[in-house]
Amino acid sequence: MNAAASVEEFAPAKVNLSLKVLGRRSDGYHQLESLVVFARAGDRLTAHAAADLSLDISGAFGAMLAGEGDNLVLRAGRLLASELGREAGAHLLLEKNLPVASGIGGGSADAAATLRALKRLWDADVSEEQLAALALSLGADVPVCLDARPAFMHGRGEQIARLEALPHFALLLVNPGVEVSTACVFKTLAAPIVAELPTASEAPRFSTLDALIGWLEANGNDLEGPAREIAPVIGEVIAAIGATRGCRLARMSGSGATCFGIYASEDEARGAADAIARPGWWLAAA
Ligand SMILES: C[C@@](CO)(OP(=O)(O)O)[C@H](O)COP(=O)(O)OP(=O)(O)OC[C@H]1O[C@@H](n2ccc(N)nc2=O)[C@H](O)[C@@H]1O
Ligand SMILES: Nc1ncnc2c1ncn2[C@@H]1O[C@H](COP(=O)(O)OP(=O)(O)O)[C@@H](O)[C@H]1O
Repeated sequence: MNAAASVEEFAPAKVNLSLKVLGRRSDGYHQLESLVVFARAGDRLTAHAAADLSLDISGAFGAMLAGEGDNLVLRAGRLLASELGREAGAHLLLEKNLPVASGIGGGSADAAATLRALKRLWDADVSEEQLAALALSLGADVPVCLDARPAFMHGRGEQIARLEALPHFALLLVNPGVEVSTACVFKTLAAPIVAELPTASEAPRFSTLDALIGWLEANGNDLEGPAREIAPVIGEVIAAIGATRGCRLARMSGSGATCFGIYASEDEARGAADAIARPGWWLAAA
């Protein structure tokens, strides 16, 4: 295969439908277990062949990253180039459509999309295992974003079991315009250090939406409490989503503050978005 002159990758929002914190590890990270899906809403990353590495950012949330010298996209580019022992030559364009520091892994999705895009642009001989290790060194959420398919995630984020089939459902994502730091939420949780951490449980299977909702009702998001202490508006968002017609479940994703509603159809998710839209809130029915 020949190297391309330019490639494009979609960086979909990651949604933690459930998130169990199994304990704090001695390295400071937490052992997690999470049912992860990807929405049709996302950022877009384009990579053009160039001699040097550069990045331009556009999109509704682009300005929020303008002062960020160490964008995850550039870090991913430099890391892959160093792994390959080559110059990091590419002009990258990031269309930043997802809110920043919002529990839907926008930065992680961008980093993963950059690794995928540059692998193609440079026609790089890099194995899935190498890419996964590079991804993990960029962030706990980056490995699951590499494939961007439904998964049962375990450990720091590196143990990924694919969910082959999920019942059809629609998601409404709502962010109240408040940035929440992932590190602060974990600190507020104050989970005890666990010497013997549990190994991964078997990935669940669901043949109907009712079965999925039933499982989710028994498996919540352990970070919701601490995130609500930091940003009480999260409670308001969950209540607003939960009150919409057809909503089967309303919950926070990741470390927040983005929350989601699950609906049987996209029409219902779009109707819910119209019903709760308000200034300063970002909504995406996907
Ligand atoms: C919480 C999750 C759930 O999917 O999502 P987000 O809320 O970020 O979207 C992720 O684990 C976030 O992944 P990511 O955002 O890549 O985390 P990193 O950059 O590696 O780490 C940020 C900080 O979060 C904490 N952290 C993260 C992952 C983990 N398993 N244990 C942790 O304790 C650590 O304090 C770390 O310093
Ligand atoms: N391309 C990027 N998109 C979003 N955030 C980025 C990016 N590059 C670096 N960051 C930094 O990473 C932090 C976490 O961002 P993000 O991945 O959006 O959080 P979360 O996973 O909680 O949604 C942000 O506060 C920002 O400073």
